[in-house]
Amino acid sequence: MGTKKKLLFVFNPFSGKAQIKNQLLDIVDVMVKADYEVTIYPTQAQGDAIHKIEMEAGDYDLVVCSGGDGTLDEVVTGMMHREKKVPLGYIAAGSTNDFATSLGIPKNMVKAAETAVAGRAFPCDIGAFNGDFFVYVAAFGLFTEVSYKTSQEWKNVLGHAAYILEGAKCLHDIPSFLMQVEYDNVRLQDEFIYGMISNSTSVGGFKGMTGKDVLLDDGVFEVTLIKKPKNPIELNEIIASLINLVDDTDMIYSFKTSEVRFTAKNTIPWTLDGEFGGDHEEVVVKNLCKAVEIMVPQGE
Ligand SMILES: Nc1ncnc2c1ncn2[C@@H]1O[C@H](COP(=O)(O)OP(=O)(O)OP(=O)(O)O)[C@@H](O)[C@H]1O
Repeated sequence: MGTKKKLLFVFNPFSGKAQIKNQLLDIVDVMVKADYEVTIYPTQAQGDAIHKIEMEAGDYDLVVCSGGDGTLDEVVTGMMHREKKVPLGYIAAGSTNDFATSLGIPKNMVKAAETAVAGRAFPCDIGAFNGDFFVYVAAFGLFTEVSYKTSQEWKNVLGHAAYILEGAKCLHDIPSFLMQVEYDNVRLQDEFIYGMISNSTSVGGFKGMTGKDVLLDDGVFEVTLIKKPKNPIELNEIIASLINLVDDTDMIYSFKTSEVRFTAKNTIPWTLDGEFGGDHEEVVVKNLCKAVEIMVPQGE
């Protein structure tokens, strides 16, 4: 009768066109066959997963979550609120699966469930953002004007940035933010239309963000900052380098760092993992190296 391993399965029933509905039985079956006693919890509201994980994860050997970026963000945030962390499996169900792809987690939900129960625990870097947390991307500008929920657009963030810039009829249509940015021994001041701090191979594929350079457990983030174009030539230069994914313009800063501070005169809206992250005058982002263990396929 030995005591069985316990698994908490938290999922957003509405993520990605509610695709979990057709897969739930098979997913739970995989978990049970792996000898887990499974507790199933469909999230009941926004923010629910944070609380659930923070309060109850300690009662389990493994937490598995399913949903989009928003759900993963909430589950990781809840885990970060805990002293004792529990390994986390992720079954992506949203419209964008940048992060799951970065980790090599299968797109197929049942295969992802197999990875969750039989994979390898990978200690992954997590972002601290003022008092909050993010899993793979914090950003300001461009997107903050559009709905946070049209996550399709996060599929190719920089491609979408190019699209928005092309749609701007004149330079004044593009909101820009005067900011001081400090990292390592560098301090720069400039006017930016977009900024992104990321820990993922497929948010950018751009500049210093090439596949082989990006490691999710190296203690540093990739930072990309796009300067405000002062004339149509500069605008075209930015668009061209976003579309071609080449590092051939001084209109874009890109660097790696474990800590960066942004200071602005006015509050600026940010997004964390594609969800609204609040308005901030000052933002300090720190890389919390290997803070949460995420289950990835053996051999990844
Ligand atoms: N029962 C619920 N009712 C309303 N909102 C919920 C519920 N459960 C979770 N949410 C919220 O829905 C938001 C979106 O969730 P999630 O990111 O999982 O799905 P998605 O938007 O379909 O995915 P993606 O953004 O990757 O396309 C999250 O902020 C989450 O907190």
